[in-house]
Amino acid sequence: MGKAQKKTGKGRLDKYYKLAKEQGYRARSAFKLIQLNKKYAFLESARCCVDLCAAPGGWLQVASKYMPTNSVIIGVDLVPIKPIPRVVTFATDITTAQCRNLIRSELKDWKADVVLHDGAPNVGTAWVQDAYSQSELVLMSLKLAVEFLIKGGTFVTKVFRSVDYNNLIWVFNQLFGKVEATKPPSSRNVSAEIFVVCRDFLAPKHIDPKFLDPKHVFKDLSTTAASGTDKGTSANNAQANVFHPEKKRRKRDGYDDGDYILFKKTSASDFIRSVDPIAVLGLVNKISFESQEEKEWLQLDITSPDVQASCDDLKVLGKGDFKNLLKWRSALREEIGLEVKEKDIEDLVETVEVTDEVDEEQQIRNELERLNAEAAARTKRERRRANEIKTKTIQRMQLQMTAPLDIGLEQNDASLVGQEDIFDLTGTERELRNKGGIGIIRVDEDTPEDEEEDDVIEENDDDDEVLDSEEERDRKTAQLEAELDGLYDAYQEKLKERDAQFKAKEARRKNGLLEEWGGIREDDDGDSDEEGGWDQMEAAKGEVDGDSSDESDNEEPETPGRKRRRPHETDMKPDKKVKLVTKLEEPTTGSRASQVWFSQELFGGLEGLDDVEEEEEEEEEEEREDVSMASVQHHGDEEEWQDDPAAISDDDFEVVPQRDDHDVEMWDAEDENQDEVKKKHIEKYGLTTAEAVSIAQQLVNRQTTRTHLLNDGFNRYSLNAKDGLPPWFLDDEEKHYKPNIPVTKEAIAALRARQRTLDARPIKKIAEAKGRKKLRATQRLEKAMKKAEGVNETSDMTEREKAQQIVKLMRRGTAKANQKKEAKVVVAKGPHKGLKGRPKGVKGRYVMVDARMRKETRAKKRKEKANKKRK
Ligand SMILES: C[S@@+](CC[C@H](N)C(=O)[O-])C[C@H]1O[C@@H](n2cnc3c(N)ncnc32)[C@H](O)[C@@H]1O
Repeated sequence: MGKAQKKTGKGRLDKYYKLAKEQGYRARSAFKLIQLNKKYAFLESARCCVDLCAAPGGWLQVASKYMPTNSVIIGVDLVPIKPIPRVVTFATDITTAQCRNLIRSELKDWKADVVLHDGAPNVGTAWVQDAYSQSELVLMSLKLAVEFLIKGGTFVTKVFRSVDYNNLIWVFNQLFGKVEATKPPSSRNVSAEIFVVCRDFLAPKHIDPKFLDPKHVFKDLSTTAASGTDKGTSANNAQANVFHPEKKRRKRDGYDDGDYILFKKTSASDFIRSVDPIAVLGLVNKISFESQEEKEWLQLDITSPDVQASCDDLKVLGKGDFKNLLKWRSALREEIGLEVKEKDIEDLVETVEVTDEVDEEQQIRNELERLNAEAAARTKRERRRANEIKTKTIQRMQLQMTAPLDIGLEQNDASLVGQEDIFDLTGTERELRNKGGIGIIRVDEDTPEDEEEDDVIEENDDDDEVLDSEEERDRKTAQLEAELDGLYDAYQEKLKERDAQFKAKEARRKNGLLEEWGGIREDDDGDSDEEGGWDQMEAAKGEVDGDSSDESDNEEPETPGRKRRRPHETDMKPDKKVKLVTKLEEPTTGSRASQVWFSQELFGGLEGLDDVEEEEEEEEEEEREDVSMASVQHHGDEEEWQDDPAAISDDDFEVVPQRDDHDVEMWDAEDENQDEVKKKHIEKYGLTTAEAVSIAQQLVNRQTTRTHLLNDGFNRYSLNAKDGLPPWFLDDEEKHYKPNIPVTKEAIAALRARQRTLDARPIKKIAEAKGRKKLRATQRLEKAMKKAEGVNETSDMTEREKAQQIVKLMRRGTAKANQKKEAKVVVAKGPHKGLKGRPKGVKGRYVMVDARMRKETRAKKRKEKANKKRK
């Protein structure tokens, strides 16, 4: 038997391995033949059997046991087989003429009733390559079988589930009356092997040599694979390569026939002209530009250096790069006329229309249609331009360059939809435009805003064409992206169904999401220590005071600093910023997003004042005790106020503070339950992550304030609109697009310490087991003492004998319970890989383990659990 088949590689020390050892079989595979024979009973009646690939001889032993005495049994293998009674063996390659001659010379003019084949070339090392040579080996054994089998004889062979499987079965069916594929229970589920029992050999006089020629038998599959029509295997893999380029895949189905090269190259022309570009991208490593035409493509503007670099090594590309390549393909196809632009088609139609002779009515109708189309195009362009402006404004707002114009009006405000749309793909562009949203747009500083400029653009035919072709390209890209998304969904579904690990990961991910800290929410128990109690009451009081003086403020002449904070409507200049103020004064229509937005320091009004006060408090310890006094001080001290950065930023625009009384969270000293509720809340959502602990420490140490945390929570991740985004993008974002909250060493140390104390606590089960052990020891001792008393009282023994007996009994009573000898676990890798017998340097009991065994045990447990649930 080949060296690679040693039994440690797959952790085969299972039931059949042990059974084989017990019953003296040389290989566990013996049980496969036993089980096959139990089902088909071909050995009992056989007088002559040839076993191809027979080492170490397990099947030969079975044949010799189950076949009648005096039968002829021949075994052939590359490696010599230890002698077995009544069995003749040869060491030779079954694919050679020598093997054929040896069998012929042994059989003389006899024919075999059974030909067995359990061949496996190089099992375990390079499975992928094995699949093909296995099929070839099967065909070689079939060749010998048809030569030596008697009419009606049986051929048993092992085939692997590979792309060649169906072809082999087809050939068997041509030569045998009954062909059945089966998997005996002793064959591992994880193994791709299947046994095919071909009975009732037809023994045709003439067998077409093509049936036994690998080139012909496996030919069909190679062509389908090459053309990419085989969706079940290579095409799927190819798609998976494009959706998940970061994953390395094994070729479980084996390499396609004639496709032994790992590095694959295709010409740019093939890629451009291919009907399935995604499959091409997934299959090849490189897209080359060799022909004259392809070299010319390289000179085109659309073939950017990025595209060229991507074509050079497709295996290192990410999803974005693949998309770019697909876009480039579409653009190039247009360029070389493989795809006709919609506009060109329209032109063509128009020319025909002009030359055609049509009646007057028809002409008017055409004219109307043309005008309608023009008007539609114009409105489309206008809408797009308006959206561009909106996006620009939103971007500016995000950069705090300007104030929001319409935030605060409605939840489904167009600008908010627009915000989502910035990240949207063109697939939904049209739909969103209809809703008043925006598409992917170029932000151009000189975007024309008035009608006049619109007209100029309309008159510019070239520009129009660019727009149209761009639209068309976008549409095609969108189509491709939609296709990609659909396939991605299907791929994820498949993964979910198949992969238990994936399910576990998903579950972990969901749990992780719950644990993640995403800033303080409004509905959180907001009574932070820092602002609770006295501080908050004072702040609220100050605010109430402020509110009460609201009206009087309007009449009173205000200091500039105060005016900045509390401007009056009538003081506003009639510019854009005024609009903001007037809109903001409609609190009932304000969305939650806008509330969060305006909770920023920038819009603070009185709140801003409070915050400034807090900062001042930290600097000046004495002033902390009297917040209102400090505030008064600020009001009077104009210069100091202007030094404050928040105040300076207020210069940009003036804001009316928005704050409802009920927004203030008051400390209710009488509510005793509050502490309890708070405790429970902390227990539930409490300090379980390093981030949470870090923040808590910062709060306790007064390094941060609740307001700061609230403001920090309003970051680029907090209003990340997700609607309409493709699932793969969202998956990716979930992994990488999240706030990175700095954690402190102390926080990690605190968490670890807590974990250690938890770990140190005795587990109930262990405590119980220890108790049981103690109980047994006492019982043993009591028993021994009773016996000793009995010995003491007996008069048949001398004192010396008694003493000896008592010592013996007591020793037994105090002895520890039989301890199980622990087995040393030896991992079957490195120097232990493929080792037979005791590994070097290991004494005592040992167990050989390997990754596969662990996987199998886990899979078995999983299955059992699933079955139980089903019941
Ligand atoms: C799974 S083992 C056979 C086990 C056997 N049925 C038993 O029960 O002991 C497969 C055997 O096929 C043999 N083999 C592989 N290629 C061969 C070839 N071309 N000619 C002869 N034997 C070959 C290997 O040497 C290996 O011993």
